[in-house]
Amino acid sequence: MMMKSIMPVLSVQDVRKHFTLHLRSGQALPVLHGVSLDVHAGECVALVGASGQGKSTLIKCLYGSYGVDSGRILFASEQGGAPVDLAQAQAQQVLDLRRRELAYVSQFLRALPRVGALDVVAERLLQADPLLLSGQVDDAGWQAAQLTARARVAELFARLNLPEAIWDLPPATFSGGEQQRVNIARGFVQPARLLLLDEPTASLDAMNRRVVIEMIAAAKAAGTAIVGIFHDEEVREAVASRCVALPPAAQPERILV
Ligand SMILES: Nc1ncnc2c1ncn2[C@@H]1O[C@H](COP(=O)(O)OP(=O)(O)OP(=O)(O)O)[C@@H](O)[C@H]1O
Repeated sequence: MMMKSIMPVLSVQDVRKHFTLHLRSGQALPVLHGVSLDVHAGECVALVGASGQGKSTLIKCLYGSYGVDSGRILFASEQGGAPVDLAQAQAQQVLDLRRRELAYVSQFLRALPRVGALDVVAERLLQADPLLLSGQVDDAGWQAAQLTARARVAELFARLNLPEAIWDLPPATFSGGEQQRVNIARGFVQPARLLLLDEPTASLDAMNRRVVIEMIAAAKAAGTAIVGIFHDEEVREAVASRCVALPPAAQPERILV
């Protein structure tokens, strides 16, 4: 039992990655030069480093969106068993984990056109509902689940000071800060085992920054492991358990042919 609690939720081991620049005759741009870090439950690790050093790229690797050249990204699922290497996992396995255990607040909101903000976020709850996933639910059951999910999202939107008049509008026309709060709501609405935050407060005013700081603190207290990029020093100091700098290139940064 002891062993289980000291095992990190996430163990990143010597991850290396380059991009292939197809518009430049396939040149290679090395970005991650052997990143290693462990993140435990309840910890918030802030990635720090110069612009362009690969922080957002690493976050996308941790979410299973990008493959890596080498190294491992071991995620200890709450289902138990051997950790899953997110760098190697099948797409379906990554999607299943995203449904219940991985959450990601990206810098920019991507949502289906014509779906209202409240439903964009409620969808995240519905997708993870084991009863709905079982396929054993009739129409009335679906409607009840939808109502419950929408009520939870409404609470979160109110907490994030999103004006009620826009809750049912598609977020495509929202301001940057409004879109970011929809994104934050989607990342936080369901408890996650691993939460990835890419500049979650970049477009927010001081009042909403404080709300997000409180939400991050609550997620940590609930045992979520967090990896984030926080350019705002005040936010970083408030939420980070520790900072991790990405390793620089062994030689001066260059583009390999
Ligand atoms: N999909 C991609 N294809 C090619 N190059 C990319 C891609 N994504 C990122 N890069 C390049 O990889 C490098 C790292 O980008 P990344 O966004 O990870 O940096 P960052 O550390 O998050 O920067 P910032 O602090 O400015 O957000 C940059 O040089 C960027 O141009």
